[in-house]
Amino acid sequence: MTVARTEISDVRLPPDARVIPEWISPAEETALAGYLDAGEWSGELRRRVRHFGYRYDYRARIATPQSRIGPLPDMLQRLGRRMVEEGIFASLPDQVIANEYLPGQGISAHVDCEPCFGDVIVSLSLLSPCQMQFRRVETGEKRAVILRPRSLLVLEGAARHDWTHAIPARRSDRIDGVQVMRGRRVSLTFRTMRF
Ligand SMILES: O=C(O)CCC(=O)C(=O)O
Ligand SMILES: [Fe+2]
Repeated sequence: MTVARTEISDVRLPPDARVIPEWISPAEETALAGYLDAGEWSGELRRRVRHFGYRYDYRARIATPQSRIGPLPDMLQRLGRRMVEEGIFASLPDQVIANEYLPGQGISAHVDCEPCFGDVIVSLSLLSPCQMQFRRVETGEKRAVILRPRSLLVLEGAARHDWTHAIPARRSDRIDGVQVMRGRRVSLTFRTMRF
């Protein structure tokens, strides 16, 4: 018996995921990237990261009350408040990770820690586009979408719990039928701690 390979069909999100384009202005994007670059990026992974609110332990794959760093910086707090005002989060996000992806870098397939983080995961994209791939754990079904700068990706329900998400570690993506070289991308992922 031959098993049909599931093809990635572009511009398709898993159920319970949505993208809000141009959620911030280009000026806000520049200010956020400037703020992140003015602080210290951590080199603990292949890609650089910055943690806010609570530190996430990549080896143990958890964030705990003991890992508290402090309140979110004002700039991130303001964005979190806006997400609550817009009904994206029911309560203020209190944990944020900034990820930096240079061309060739990605993030392997994962479901964000279920015991640690609440039911809504939001990723704000800055600077340059890249593809995100989704895979339904139960069936292997694949979907993919291009995350554009200044857009917000909201994962909840099935998209948050039943599908993995990943960014392939490569140097270009096919966008609107054209192969586009990647630039530096920075993302900010907002979460609520589950305790
Ligand atoms: O870079 C992104 O948009 C996603 C980051 C992510 O999946 C995570 O931090 O858990
Ligand atoms: Fe994630």
